[in-house]
Amino acid sequence: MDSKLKAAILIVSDTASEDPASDKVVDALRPILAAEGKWEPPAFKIVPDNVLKIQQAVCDWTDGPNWYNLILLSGGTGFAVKDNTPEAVSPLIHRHAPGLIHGMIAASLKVTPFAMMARPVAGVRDKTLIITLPGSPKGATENLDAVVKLLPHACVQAAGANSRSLHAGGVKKLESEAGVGEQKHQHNHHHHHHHDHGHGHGHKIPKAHTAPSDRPQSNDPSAGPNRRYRSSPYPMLSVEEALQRINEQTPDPEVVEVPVTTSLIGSVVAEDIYAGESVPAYRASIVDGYAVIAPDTKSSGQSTKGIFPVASITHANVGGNLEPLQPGTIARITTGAPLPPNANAVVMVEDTTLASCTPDGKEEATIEILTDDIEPGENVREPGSDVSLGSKILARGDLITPVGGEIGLLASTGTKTVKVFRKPRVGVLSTGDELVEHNDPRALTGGQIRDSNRPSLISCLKSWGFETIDLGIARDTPASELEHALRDSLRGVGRAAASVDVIITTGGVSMGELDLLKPTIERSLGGTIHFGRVSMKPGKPTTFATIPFKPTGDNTQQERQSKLIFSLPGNPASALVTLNLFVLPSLHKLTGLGHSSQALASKPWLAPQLGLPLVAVVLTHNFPLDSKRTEYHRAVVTASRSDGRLYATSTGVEGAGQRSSKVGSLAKANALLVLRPGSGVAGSGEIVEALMMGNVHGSD
Ligand SMILES: Nc1nc2c(c(=O)[nH]1)N[C@H]1C(S)=C(S)[C@@H](COP(=O)(O)OP(=O)(O)OC[C@H]3O[C@@H](n4cnc5c(N)ncnc54)[C@H](O)[C@@H]3O)O[C@H]1N2
Ligand code: MOO
Ligand SMILES: [Mg+2]
Repeated sequence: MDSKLKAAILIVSDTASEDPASDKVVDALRPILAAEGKWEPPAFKIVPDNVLKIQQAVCDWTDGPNWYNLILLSGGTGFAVKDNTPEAVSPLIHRHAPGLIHGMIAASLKVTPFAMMARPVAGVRDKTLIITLPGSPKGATENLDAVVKLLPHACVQAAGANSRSLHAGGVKKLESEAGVGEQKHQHNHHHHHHHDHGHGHGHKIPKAHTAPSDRPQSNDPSAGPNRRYRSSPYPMLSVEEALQRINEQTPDPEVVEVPVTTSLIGSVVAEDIYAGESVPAYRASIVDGYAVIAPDTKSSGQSTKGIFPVASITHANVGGNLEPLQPGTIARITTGAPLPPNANAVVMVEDTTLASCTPDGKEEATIEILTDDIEPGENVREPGSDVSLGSKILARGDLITPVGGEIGLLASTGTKTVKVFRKPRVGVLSTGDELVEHNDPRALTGGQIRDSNRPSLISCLKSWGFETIDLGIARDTPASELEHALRDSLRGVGRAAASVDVIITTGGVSMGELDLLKPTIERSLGGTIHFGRVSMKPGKPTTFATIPFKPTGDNTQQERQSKLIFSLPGNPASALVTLNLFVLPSLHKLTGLGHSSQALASKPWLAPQLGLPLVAVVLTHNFPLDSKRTEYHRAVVTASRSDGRLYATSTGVEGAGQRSSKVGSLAKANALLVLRPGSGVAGSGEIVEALMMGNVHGSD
């Protein structure tokens, strides 16, 4: 082996985290690794007995660009209440290695029956082998001794062939590394979790009779009931703050060069496009009639009236060189056909009469022109007069609309390929044990629900012109199904037909014990939750995160990417409303829209090109207001023929009305009224803002 392997030691101990000098394990383990001659001097770190801190430290060593081949944790593996290391590490492991555990316990059993009381965990996360060791220097040494010979081989295997892994160069010391690159991640992590009792963020967390480090809360099912959150740890953002975070995390669009076809519809032009051909390419007639040599009537005083022989007939599809028109003759011509040389104007057939026929009677011989005011250039399109060669036909930022004007310009100028922004591909995943395919022929039993979110979200995304990937349903149990479904969709394997740029999930984002999206994103996938609650109705638990993603395949050098994940609430109306409100602006930005918005340069997330168009509407009746949250009230907006105004009527205020479980509240809606929180009602005749989801209806 040319270069050495990288190992890191994580000491899990409340005591050592307060007094690093009290740790004896690092010094005990170092010589064991050194004796093998295959390891770089190990990095090390000390954390308290705190699940999230343990996980954070491990992920910093596994998920970042400077990942380690081996992580040895010491401490927190016993039966004491605060011993949580196995619970912290288990969910991070992708592939377990029980053999190593047997090996370690067997070795320790030869020394003490208390070895049975150890709860070690071993396995591989990504390319890193992780092993937990006992907290005592003696126990840790015995355990490491038992397996140390196997570790280099195991680590090389775990890292995969052709891996860059084994190079020592460029790897900084851990202490300096922690602040670099991952800083933002760490900050957000702390900010949203409040597990870090050293940082007072002022959010309300439940009062407990235990020290904060003893209650690392989590809805991770393995954490058990006394760890469950009883109030959301995620700060409640305003809709605008949420939109801002989405905008910040949504990357700039990528440029691709594609052939000119109708699949360009909905794409945004990435580079100014210039005409490669002029339109028309030749001098063309605008009407059906006769090409003439019109005298300059104003200067010459000559009339164009008179009888003229018909010298030739020119149709739109003539090929080859046309005979020049001789003075005193005219040429029959059709709309769009090229004028013969010398001709400078066309007289409409309606301004002529037939004077004589050819002897065989089959064609016109002479024609009388009835009008005397034909100007040179009349009814003629000069070459390039519609589009001149080299002129700009479309600009960066222009949307290729389905109306066809832009496609027409590209087609008429013979443009073969264009640079546009790549449209994102969107995966849609439903989550929940209760879900049944909507077309499952069996009758529902127990608490089963038909999956309506997936078809309704996919249909909405398709109507916006995005390519969608149906990711199916992920069950809540086992929890790993969700993690696997998300990993598959990033990689484009398994249930995902192709890798997706944006993942949309529904369900599992609120406070229930099977609401697993947030813990799965943060703990299993190393993602960062940018928000987990929004002050809105419906859609309060809407969650937005980014997940780091290493493209697989031969090219392991490829840059790490980060994918967007929108975890929408499971309630059907909430899911559709938040798709419209939050996902669309992000997809628009990825598509390349909103970049040229001048007006809102300081607040790019409010650019009018991003998301649904916002208009003002008049209420036709009273709308009850929510006292705290902004309501996105589903309504029908109609354009009045008499006063030119838009009027809004609710899809239902009585009974289940706007309840977030009621997908029917969107059934006829073409708008979401933005009802700011308040007391009482927004009254009939008041003007409010509305986000238009569909076309405005006409009225009687
Ligand atoms: N204690 C609290 N409970 C709830 C809160 C809260 O703040 N504290 N928030 C409520 C709000 S608001 C919403 S919205 C929902 C969000 O629920 P989840 O995102 O966790 O979704 P689930 O629990 O998985 O399901 C909720 C509901 O939706 C149905 N569902 C789920 N997926 C689908 C689908 N694909 N098609 C049709 N219907 C679906 C599911 O069966 C449930 O009935 O939480 C409130 N609770
Ligand atoms: O905020 Mo939830 O989406 O109303 O039911
Ligand atoms: Mg729930």
